[in-house]
Amino acid sequence: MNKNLLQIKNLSIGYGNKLVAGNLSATIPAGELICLLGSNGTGKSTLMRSICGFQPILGGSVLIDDLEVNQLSEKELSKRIAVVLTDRVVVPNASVQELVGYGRSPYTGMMGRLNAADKIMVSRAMQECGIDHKKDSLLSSLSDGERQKAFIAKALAQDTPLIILDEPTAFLDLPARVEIMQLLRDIANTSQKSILMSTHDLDLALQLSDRLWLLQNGVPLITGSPEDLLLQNAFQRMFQHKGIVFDNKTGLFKVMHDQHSQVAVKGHGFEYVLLRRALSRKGIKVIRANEEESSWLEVKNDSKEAFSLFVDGECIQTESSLEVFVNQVMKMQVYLEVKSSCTIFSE
Ligand SMILES: Nc1ncnc2c1ncn2[C@@H]1O[C@H](COP(=O)(O)OP(=O)(O)OP(=O)(O)O)[C@@H](O)[C@H]1O
Repeated sequence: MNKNLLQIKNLSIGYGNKLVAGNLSATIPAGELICLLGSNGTGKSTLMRSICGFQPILGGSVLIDDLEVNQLSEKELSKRIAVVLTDRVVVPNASVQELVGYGRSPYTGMMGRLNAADKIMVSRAMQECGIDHKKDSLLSSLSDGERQKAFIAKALAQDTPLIILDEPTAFLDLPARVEIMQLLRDIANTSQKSILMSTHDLDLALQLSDRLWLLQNGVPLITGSPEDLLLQNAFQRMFQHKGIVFDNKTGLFKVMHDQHSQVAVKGHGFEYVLLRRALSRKGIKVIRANEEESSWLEVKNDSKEAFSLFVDGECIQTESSLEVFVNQVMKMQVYLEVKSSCTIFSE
């Protein structure tokens, strides 16, 4: 039985009289990676700060180990929750090792001196995060990805059952985002620590997290496994926005294009899909060519010059470059005008 480490009950968050979100209830069991998703301004950072006890809550409760967070002293809290927030003051003149050492401060005395056991934990945390080779480097000299690893190592050295991170993958390129998410995934798997992180990387969250929290304006917090939320069509509703649709089957967003004309195409396969996508971007809808068609585009998957243009039954052009081909089609105006414009979604 997986005991809940953290519980939020009917929580309201905000600033003074300003309610940012209310009616929030959720639990965090041990050893899970949980991603908090939501559009800009829905209150993800506010929620994380409220859970950490960094700002007063407006109503409800936050319990860690069955204890009210706002009843715990700073020291008691720092032994239970390690926090990596984007707006925390950075210490540019500290080395990686010094920063990770600060993670031990809830356990060290007034002077903050690390004993042998602390030093082993610092060293192990840096190794686990793959940042030990930079231990003597100043934080100011690190890349964004390395700095993020150093802060995660600090949180690890703090040795808390819960780690909270606000957008740890912001500003990172795709490989670094994947690396950080996998690192957090491994920490949750191997150390049984729970991790709550906010992110806008829906695709990675769907693949790597155990559970998602979806925060939306004026709606109770939705929580569940990625698969259950896909089954419930939760993302479609969450990201309902003009011009965007979420495809449940692929986990990808599709962008809406206005279509003003159409063209008949013969063929199939990957080349066909790419041709349809390139034409769609130019406002041309692809329809399947039937036998009576006099002018059409054709895709031959096994040919080097895969794209052909037929006018009045005759092939007048073949091309290997899709870009050149589409530009040619645009110039030839062989596509048929559609009477009323329509919209379709990209693939
Ligand atoms: N210190 C503050 N005082 C008053 N209102 C604030 C304060 N900080 C944030 N807000 C407001 O609270 C709301 C939620 O902000 P928050 O930063 O929590 O959203 P978010 O979901 O984390 O956004 P993003 O995805 O853009 O980071 C916003 O309307 C914001 O303007």
